[in-house]
Amino acid sequence: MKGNIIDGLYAITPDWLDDEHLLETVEAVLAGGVSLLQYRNKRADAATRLRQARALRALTRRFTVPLIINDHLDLAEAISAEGVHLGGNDGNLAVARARLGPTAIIGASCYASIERARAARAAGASYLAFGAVFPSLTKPNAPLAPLTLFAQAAELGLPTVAIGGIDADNIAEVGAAGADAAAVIGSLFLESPAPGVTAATMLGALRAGQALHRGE
Ligand SMILES: Cc1ncc(COP(=O)(O)OP(=O)(O)O)c(N)n1
Ligand SMILES: Cc1ncsc1CCOP(=O)(O)O
Ligand SMILES: [Mg+2]
Repeated sequence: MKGNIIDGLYAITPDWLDDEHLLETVEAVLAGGVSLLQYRNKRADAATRLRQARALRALTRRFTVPLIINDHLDLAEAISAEGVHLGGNDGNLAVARARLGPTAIIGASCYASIERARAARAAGASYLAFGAVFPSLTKPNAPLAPLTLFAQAAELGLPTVAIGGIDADNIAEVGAAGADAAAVIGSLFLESPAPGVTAATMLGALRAGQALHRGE
């Protein structure tokens, strides 16, 4: 059965090393209506990751928003994050489930593969992420995944997340295709002059697309 925790706008942090700027901007997008936050920082060393993740943990608790750690199961465990997101080369989903427990949010990258999604579900994933659904400036080499995957993934019964190149102009398409959540880095954190306002606008457009998907 689908849960409703994985639903709405899923903000993913950029590779920022300035803690103050990171926390200020994350606070703005949380206030703008983000439902999930992923801490992803490919540039930070382990000490920076621990410090930033701890600070984000305090902030997300204030907003009662789940914090998901990208790639690093040990870090998720160390700071008692709500979950972890693992891609194809980031470790075993079943091990993450065993270590974080039955209520943890375990996200799985499925790229453009329903077979991968099926295997992720069997290994204990909480949600299935597909992408890049549009070309991404943040990850330009990410292979593209068609939006038609969301209709196919519906039969798996787990919440779905779209990622890659999602912005205020195309996020309604993501909702209309049947995705439960839209994961966003660049259009929220790197390209917007007002990330909190952009978050609220994007959430509204996602909801409009999802209403179309439901035939409303
Ligand atoms: C919600 C969500 N979906 C997909 C990814 C990508 O994970 P991965 O393929 O491991 O790539 P990196 O993010 O680690 O570069 C994600 N992080 N979040
Ligand atoms: C991590 C990741 N995986 C596929 S695309 C992508 C980057 C998403 O960032 P943006 O929202 O800026 O395209
Ligand atoms: Mg990864």
